[in-house]
Order: sequence, then C-alpha cells, then structure tokens
Amino acid sequence: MADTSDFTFCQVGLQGDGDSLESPKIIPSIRNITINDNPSSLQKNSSSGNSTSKESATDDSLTFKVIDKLPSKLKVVECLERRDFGDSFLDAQDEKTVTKKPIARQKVPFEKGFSQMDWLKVTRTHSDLAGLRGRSNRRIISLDEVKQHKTGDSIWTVLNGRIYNISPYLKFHPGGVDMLMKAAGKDCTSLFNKYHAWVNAEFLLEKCLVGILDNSQ
Ligand code: HEM
Repeated sequence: MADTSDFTFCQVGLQGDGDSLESPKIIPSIRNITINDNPSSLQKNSSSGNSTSKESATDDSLTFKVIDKLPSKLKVVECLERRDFGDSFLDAQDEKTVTKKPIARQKVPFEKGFSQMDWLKVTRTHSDLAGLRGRSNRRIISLDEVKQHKTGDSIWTVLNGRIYNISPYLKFHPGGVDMLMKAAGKDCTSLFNKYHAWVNAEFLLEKCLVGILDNSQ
C-alpha cells in the first residue's frame, strides 16, 4: 500500500440519505474526475457478493478503495494515494469531513535518571533545592532582583506571582533545557500557560520556592 503518512483522509458520503454515488452533494470535488472504464487503463478488484463487497480501482491519477458499499449507495471511500490531483483535490479540503493531522508535540526524550519520577525523588531527598541557605522562602522579592539570577545554580523565574529557582529542574523539564531557559530571570507565566496550563508547577517546584514577587511596582 502507498505511504499515506502525509495524506489527509477524506470521508465522503452518508449511509441512507438517498443520494447516489453520482450526486454532486456527496462528492462535489470528485465530480470532475473521470475514471476510465477501459480494462487496459483501469484495474479493478472485486470480491463478489452481497452488500459488503470490497473494491479497489486505479486510474492514471488516483487509487481508491471502496471499504464498504451498499447497492447504489456509497458509504465510505478511503483515498489511498494521490498522484496528480490538481485543483480538484484542493476543493476537497474545503469539506468539513476532512480530518487534519494533530500538531506534533515537542516533548524531549528524558535522559536516564531525569524522568518526572526521578525529579520527585530529588525533591524528597535534597534539603535546599531553592538555594536559600537558611533564608525564608516567604521573602518579598522585586522583579529587578529576579533579573539578576539567570545563570549557574541560581536561575530564577516568576510563575503566578511566586519566584522559583528552576536551576535544579532544568534537566528534568520534559520540554527540554532550552525551552525552560526562556523563563530565566523573568516572569514566565504566559509562556508556561501557552505550552501547558494544565501542569501543576506549584507542586513540582514546591521545594524550589525562593520567594513572592513584589507586585507593588
Ligand atoms: C517554569 C516551570 C515549568 C514547569 C514546572 C514545566 C513542566 C513541564 C512538564 C511537567 C511538562 C510535561 C507536560 C506533559 O507531559 O503534559 C512540560 C512540557 C513542556 N514544557 Fe514545560 N514547564 C515549565 C516551564 C516551561 C516554559 C517557560 C516553557 C516554554 C518556554 C515550557 C515548554 C514546554 C514544552 C514545549 C513542553 C513539551 C510540550 C508537550 O509535551 O507538548 N515549559 N513542562
């Protein structure tokens, strides 16, 4: 079978709506395609039988398979291969029945020892992930001070009004170090929500809390 990985499936036609295969209402964009019935240019495989017979056919521009067919009514056509469809295929993309490919996620495979489970272990065993050296993590801190912590083992970010040292979490971040470094020394709340508003950072970074953002400025 042809590689369909970059192909958008189109499903056309409905069962029992009274429209025939030729109806422009069902397949408006395919009406311009003629399939030459000549046996030399069209190969057609059909297992004879009743209402669930399966067929496939090929002409110069299109290979398709009728997955399921009722007499004189087409239920589902699965397009298998597109060779030279031209504009008529683009028209088909206007149809509401076209399924779009999901957007690829950008998760980075974690290094051994750097899964989220490993991170949870670290948070339980390490005594000073925030790097506070005995200071309170309830201290009110200005954005100017946050901006000074962008490197080494003291990389701060603001998330929902709280300031965290994200340095120990960097290698555990499923989105990768580079992505998390975009948060260094600034308020990352909108970036964070753009990528994963569902992530419970308050829990994950609990032990990395450095202080509370001074929002009086
Ligand atoms: C500051 C605290 C942050 C924490 C605790 C955090 C945590 C996480 C977690 C737990 C995941 C996995 C999500 C999942 O599997 O559904 C993740 C994925 C990701 N994060 Fe973050 N993140 C943070 C900040 C950021 C920022 C600032 C960015 C962007 C600049 C970012 C970009 C991403 C991306 C691109 C992914 C992969 C998304 C995906 O799976 O589709 N993260 N992060």
